Amino acid sequence: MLEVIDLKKQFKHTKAVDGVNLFIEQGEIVGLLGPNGAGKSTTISIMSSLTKPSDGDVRFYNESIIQRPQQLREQLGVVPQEIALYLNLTARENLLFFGKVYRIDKKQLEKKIDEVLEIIGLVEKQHELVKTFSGGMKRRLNIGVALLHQPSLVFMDEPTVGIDPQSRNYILDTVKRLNKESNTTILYTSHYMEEVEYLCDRIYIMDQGHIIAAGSKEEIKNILSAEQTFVVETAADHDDFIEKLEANPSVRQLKVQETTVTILIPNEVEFFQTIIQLAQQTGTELKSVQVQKPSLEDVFLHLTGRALRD
Ligand SMILES: Nc1ncnc2c1ncn2[C@@H]1O[C@H](COP(=O)(O)OP(=O)(O)OP(=O)(O)O)[C@@H](O)[C@H]1O
Repeated sequence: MLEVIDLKKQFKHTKAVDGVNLFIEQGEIVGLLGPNGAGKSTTISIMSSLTKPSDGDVRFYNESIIQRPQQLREQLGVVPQEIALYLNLTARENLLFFGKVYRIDKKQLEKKIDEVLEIIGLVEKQHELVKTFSGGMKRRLNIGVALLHQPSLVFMDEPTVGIDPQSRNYILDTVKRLNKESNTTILYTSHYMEEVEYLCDRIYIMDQGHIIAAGSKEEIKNILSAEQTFVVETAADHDDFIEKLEANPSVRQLKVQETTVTILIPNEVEFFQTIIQLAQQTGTELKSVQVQKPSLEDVFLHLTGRALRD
């Protein structure tokens, strides 16, 4: 659907985007994850034809957005990071205003506004002034504005910044519903690992203008390690259980801390059953067995040597 080819953007002394390649398939929710200043907003701004790149191309169904912005823009929706609403108008009046800006036919517009209000959960508040809205409600309306002209691809630039956890969850679920029910393709940027992990099929991690990792959640986590970590908690010390674990050829590393045993096992090995069997053989009572997967946060730390929220 959309392909970004060797995209570059230089602002005076800053290489904001430095050779970015990515693609988005129809129907996906793709995550673009990176710390502040990574180049996410600049990339979105170029993809939506609002900023010209220094080099490279963005192709939407094989047509250049850079060369033909007018024709392709109407199929794209942008939810900007900054809230762009009229505070002294009601929610419905805002949608009417932006609908007119998009030149949506008057009759169609009223119907479309009803649909959008439903999607963003503001039907009941539609006649209230936006200045009385909470941060989360403003963010939802900000998303609604981008959906009015029924774009097939929507770029969302950190749409949950600065809102409470409950509103945040509402927005995440709205994004999921929009994708499932209206088959809208979404590029979602965030510096919150857990949002991207919850929403996205595929993820690009960006830092200092570069894509530093790309793939499905699992693929990205596998960058970190070809191993899985089992954490086994026993009711009491059990030397014979530990000895049997140590003797097992699949065990790469084993660490004992009081009644907790941490074991590293190659990813491809199904080890859960083995732990249960060895416990039974040695009369060991197990309190819990957990598989610890590396988090995307760990991957970012591994790739850059810095925490994501630096
Ligand atoms: N108009 C501009 N002029 C000069 N430098 C800019 C401009 N826009 C962005 N930059 C710089 O480019 C780099 C990337 O910024 P960008 O806003 O794309 O990052 P981001 O990942 O979206 O971060 P944030 O989450 O803070 O928005 C930063 O160093 C920023 O200061």
